[in-house]
Amino acid sequence: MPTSKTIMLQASNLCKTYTTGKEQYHAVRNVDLSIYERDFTVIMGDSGSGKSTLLYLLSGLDAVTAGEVQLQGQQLNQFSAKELARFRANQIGFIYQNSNLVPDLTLFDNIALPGYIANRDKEAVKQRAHELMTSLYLEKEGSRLPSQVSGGQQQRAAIARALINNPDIVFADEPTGSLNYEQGVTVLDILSGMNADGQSIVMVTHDMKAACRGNRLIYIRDGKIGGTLDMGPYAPEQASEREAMIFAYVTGRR
Ligand SMILES: Nc1ncnc2c1ncn2[C@@H]1O[C@H](COP(=O)(O)OP(=O)(O)OP(=O)(O)O)[C@@H](O)[C@H]1O
Repeated sequence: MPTSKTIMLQASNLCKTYTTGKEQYHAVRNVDLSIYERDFTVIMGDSGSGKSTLLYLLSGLDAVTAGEVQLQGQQLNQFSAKELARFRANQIGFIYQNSNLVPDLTLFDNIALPGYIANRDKEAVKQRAHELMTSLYLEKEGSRLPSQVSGGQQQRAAIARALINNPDIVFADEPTGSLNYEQGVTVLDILSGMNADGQSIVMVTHDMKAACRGNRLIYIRDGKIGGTLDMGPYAPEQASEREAMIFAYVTGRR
């Protein structure tokens, strides 16, 4: 592991057990991992291997059964619910597969909402929302409802919402999973651009083309780390070689 990288997030002995009636399912099992600043980390693994569960634990969206997550030196499971909500609002952005926008708020208000929730200065939030809408090609869509724009525009609004408070880290759960090819490429280009500007990103994906954008891959198998692969920076002209490398790595780990 390169020593020059700074650890941003550290998970230790992370476990998540789901209980349904008398049945228990160990979805995440004793995971230790580090996420580094400015990395674009990709999490891959077969369906049901525990990728989304792991992402929810790392981002504080779901509570661990055992173990701990430290983000920027702060232990998430020592926070009260209120403290965790505040910490998440300020430090963490999350992009869902299906955008998860509030249906009866305009795109502009959806994007600005986490800024208001974090009690930031209203004028500063509005200005940041306008800047993000411009950089994500949404400047004409601000007054529309989510139902009045395309899936790609909804997802770009969800990215803007995730960025409104300048989070330290952005988590994305299959952010291109419900988009067509073109919309997916636009979203990946945006994520690559954010990362090139220094944004730390952790993304779960099934898609080899999406995985190519990362510089580090974590492979999950049966709720455990099945391997990690340092891929180096993404270069569009080497995308097909990288895709082949990821495919070979993932299939070899199954
Ligand atoms: N709320 C829940 N209650 C019970 N079991 C759950 C719950 N959420 C997830 N699971 C189970 O935990 C395992 C891991 O689920 P998870 O969604 O994390 O997998 P995944 O790798 O993200 O899958 P996919 O790629 O299909 O989205 C699966 O077997 C799933 O059925």
